[in-house]
Amino acid sequence: MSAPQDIVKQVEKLREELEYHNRQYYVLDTPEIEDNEYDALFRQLRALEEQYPELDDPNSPTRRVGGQAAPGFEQQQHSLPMYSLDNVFDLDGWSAFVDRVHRGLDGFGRVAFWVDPKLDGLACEIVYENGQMTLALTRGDGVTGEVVTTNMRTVRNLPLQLKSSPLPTRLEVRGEVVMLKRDFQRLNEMQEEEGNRAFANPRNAAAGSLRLLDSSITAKRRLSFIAYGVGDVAFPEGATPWKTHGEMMAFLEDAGFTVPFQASLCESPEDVAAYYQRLTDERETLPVEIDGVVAKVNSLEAQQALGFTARAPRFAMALKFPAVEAETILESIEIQVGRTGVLTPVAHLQPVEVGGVTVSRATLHNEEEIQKKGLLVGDTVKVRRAGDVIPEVVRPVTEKRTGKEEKFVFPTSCPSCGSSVERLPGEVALRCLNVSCPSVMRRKLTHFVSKAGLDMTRVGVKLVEQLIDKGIVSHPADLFRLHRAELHKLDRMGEKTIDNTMKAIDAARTESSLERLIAAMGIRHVGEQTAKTLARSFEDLEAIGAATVEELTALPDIGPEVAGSIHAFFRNADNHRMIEDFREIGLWPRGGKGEEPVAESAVAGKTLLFTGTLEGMSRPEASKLAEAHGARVVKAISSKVDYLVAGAKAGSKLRKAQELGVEVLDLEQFLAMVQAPGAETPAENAVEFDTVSEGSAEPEKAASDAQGTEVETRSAGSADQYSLI
Ligand SMILES: NC(=O)c1ccc[n+]([C@@H]2O[C@H](COP(=O)([O-])OP(=O)(O)OC[C@H]3O[C@@H](n4cnc5c(N)ncnc54)[C@H](O)[C@@H]3O)[C@@H](O)[C@H]2O)c1
Ligand SMILES: [Zn+2]
Repeated sequence: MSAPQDIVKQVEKLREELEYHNRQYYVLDTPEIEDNEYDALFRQLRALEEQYPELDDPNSPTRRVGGQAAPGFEQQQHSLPMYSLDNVFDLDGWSAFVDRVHRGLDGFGRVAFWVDPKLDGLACEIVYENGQMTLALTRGDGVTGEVVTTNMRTVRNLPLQLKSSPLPTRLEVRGEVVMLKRDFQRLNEMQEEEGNRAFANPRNAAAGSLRLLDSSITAKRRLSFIAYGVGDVAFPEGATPWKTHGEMMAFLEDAGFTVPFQASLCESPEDVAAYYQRLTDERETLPVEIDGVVAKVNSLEAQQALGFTARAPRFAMALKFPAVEAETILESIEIQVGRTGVLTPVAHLQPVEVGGVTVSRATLHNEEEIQKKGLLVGDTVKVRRAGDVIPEVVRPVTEKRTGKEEKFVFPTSCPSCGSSVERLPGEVALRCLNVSCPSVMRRKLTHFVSKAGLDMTRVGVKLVEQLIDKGIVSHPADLFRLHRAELHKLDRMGEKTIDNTMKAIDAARTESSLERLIAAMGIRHVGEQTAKTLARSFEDLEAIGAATVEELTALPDIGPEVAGSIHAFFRNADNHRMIEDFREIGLWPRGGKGEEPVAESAVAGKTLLFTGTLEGMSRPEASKLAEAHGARVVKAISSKVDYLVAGAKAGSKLRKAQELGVEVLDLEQFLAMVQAPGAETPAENAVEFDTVSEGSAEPEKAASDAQGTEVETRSAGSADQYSLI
């Protein structure tokens, strides 16, 4: 008997829909529906396929691993396929899985499970040959992935070289590339400021950032790699292979990988259920977004006995969390004008509690987003904080419309100054391009004095706002020309406060570093790290302004896009005037050689020369890596060279170096130096995870500050702490 026609149609439609969303999600990194909506469609299709086996199709989305390669990347096959995971949404589903496992493992005795959080990022495989990282591939469609080796090398917690014993001759480490919640928040704020599309969630931000063609931008995005398994492995002779998943994870941890925090060995299915409940409560407090927990049969022999379906292992199951959502009313939409003139719509919501936090505002990113979601002012809306620090308006509840809702008309002129707004080519945002727009100036100035800028805490954002409102100050340089009499005009300014303010302003003028001044100017794409690089490489602002795009691109951590933005900034007449003002008032810090190089690794501040054929890495790649860690790379040998890194078939340079007494390193030694422990991570960026092995210590509840920018979990009892950047 064949399936009824309407069922055939429904199955076709579901497959088409799922294919469409797969492409949006995996290839374009811009999903249009929520994961739980996608999961519901997926389950619907699977149920129909089970009911009507005659409709089975090996190409059905239920039978395949999701993704496809994005254009622009070289592709390569995995030596062993990378699978997805089957998932359940409640403990009944979990029990059904446990029964299947027991049936499949008849005679194996008691089954223990290795359980860890389900990290929401994208799967990646890193290949090591004799301990050297040689290749990184995304999961792709499970068979073929995108080659992302250069970009993965910029991920700071990924070991480029392994020092494990035994050292496998080949090792494929599998794990998740993730972005910490707070890095995601920062990135989206920047995307908005720059008129670009905001990412829907940390997973999409991680996927979009890893698959960029300019690796210097990937480097800025602060991705992390968390290892959860191994693909192919070849042990040296005499080594004993692992017997359990837990042993394998211990090996990865010893070899220098960050492994899932709070992994635990559960002796029974009930222990897994308790672990799932516990993480359901704690997920909001974790620094990375997780969307469930993953339980794997611990014995590797049992894993092998159970095997795989076309899409997923039979020995593992993802227990997904329910979505944390709430309903409220979208009362109004306000337009904010940012530092770069970008107009951002902000939703004002009737206050509602979502996952323990009261939410009353949420960014709607841009006009396109409002249209895409079909939001009307007055709508009942679903609001979510799916682990994100930032609340999000998910969609309108159209069933609850009364007819009184109104379409939001995006302004065609700036709400602050009335100038007409424009959309620059290639951007989604509308901008006010008026350089003296009060809103823009206000945001520029507050950024200038803030922590991200000159850090003039003694002056303070509040005071600056008053000065702007009273028309006393409108450009950064005006601050340094203030008179006492002008400060008298402000509220609550006694002689003593005025003294202190004047002193603080003068201190900022004479003591600010070039690095801070560059960061304060708010150049597109220039954050703290690039400001540091520029300050280290140039003598002063004038020298940076004189640099060509080529000279800028040659610097570590600066790619073509960033270089173009710096170059354009210094050629803008208003910016030029601002810089001349800085010189005139004596805010003219010096950079270049005079500045302390930041010790990031053992090669920071050293001069290096590469020669010969380096195994698994091209010479330009090695140079970029050295520069990214603060070294200077030269092309000719002289006694000024600190280290010569010599590969195979090194010739005259090696001889000359030996004559001159220059220290010679092989690639392995060089990589070890690059990764030498030291000040890799600026303390403020460190997030510590604790690993609770064997389900021992209970982690303390995380503390998060009012803005939710800093989220830390810490546990007093655990010895092993990871610094994840
Ligand atoms: N919103 C959309 O339009 C849309 C479209 C497609 C897919 N999706 C979402 O993606 C899911 C399917 O994606 P998927 O196939 O990538 O699978 P998945 O994310 O459901 O699970 C498999 C993946 O989990 C990862 N993982 C994370 N932590 C792990 C751990 N500790 N151990 C082992 N693996 C771990 C691995 O990368 C593995 O590939 C859907 O269920 C849906 O939620 C959403
Ligand atoms: Zn304006």
